[in-house]
Amino acid sequence: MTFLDMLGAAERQNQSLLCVGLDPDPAKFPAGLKGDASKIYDFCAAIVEATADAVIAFKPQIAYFAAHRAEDQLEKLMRHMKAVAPQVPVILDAKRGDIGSTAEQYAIEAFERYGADAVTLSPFMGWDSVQPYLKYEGKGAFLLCRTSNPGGDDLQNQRLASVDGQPRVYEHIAKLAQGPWNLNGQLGLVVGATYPAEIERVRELAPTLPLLIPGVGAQGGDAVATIRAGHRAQDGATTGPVIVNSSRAVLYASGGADFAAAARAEALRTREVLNAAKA
Ligand SMILES: O=c1ccn([C@@H]2O[C@H](COP(=O)(O)O)[C@@H](O)[C@H]2O)c(=O)[nH]1
Repeated sequence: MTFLDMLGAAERQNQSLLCVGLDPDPAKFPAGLKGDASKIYDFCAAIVEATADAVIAFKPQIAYFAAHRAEDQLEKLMRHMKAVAPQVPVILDAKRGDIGSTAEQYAIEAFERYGADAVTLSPFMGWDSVQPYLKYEGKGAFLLCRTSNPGGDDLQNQRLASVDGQPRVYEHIAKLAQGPWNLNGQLGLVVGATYPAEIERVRELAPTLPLLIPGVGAQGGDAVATIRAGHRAQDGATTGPVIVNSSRAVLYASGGADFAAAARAEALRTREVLNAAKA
């Protein structure tokens, strides 16, 4: 089953466009786990179990594990997600981007070491930095296109004078991903929920690609505007899915012993908002 097949199946089974982001920060853990980096796996496993039937995907962010020397806990968590939620694809948020020979090692890390179904990549270094990931048949790769942070403007919103029609950088990335770069048919784009007008533009340029959209919840992105801009009624293979990520708002919905139940309640609430906004 390809990453896109998995996404479609999870969306149908869980009736969800919500991706729960796994950004474990021990300083924010509930009492009993607080400050203890050895509990990263336990915390994330509880969130996964509480939300597995409510999501289209999970997105662990690798920095939150590496910063605490917790890569072994991430490996264990990846195995756990496959055991308790085999229907839910896992997107490893690593934002890798390097020359081809190094990218090959990062691809091994994402797909062989961690067993991710998809990975996030920076396209800044160009085609040869993306190509190694596409050799993995059926695996997904999301290119940063129009990111949710204010600094995304600095490069992504600049115009490319050298290309006909002077598109902005993010528009050029969207065209490349929809067209010549999409060799394995599993490319997608990252577009921030904090910029709905740009989501709409990217959807126009990349009608069939999956869009990974972070920025609702803690970053204040508008969930309804996000869906209106990026979601199109299903039209066979011609319409790309949207995957709306929320991390901190779900993970830290409660600082108490009820943290997993509170995370589930927040995930269900967000799922409803997203579903209600569909055309
Ligand atoms: O443009 C981007 C790309 C990636 N992210 C990542 O998504 C989550 C967002 O977390 P919240 O707590 O829901 O704000 C985080 O892992 C980022 O690294 C993004 O925010 N924007």
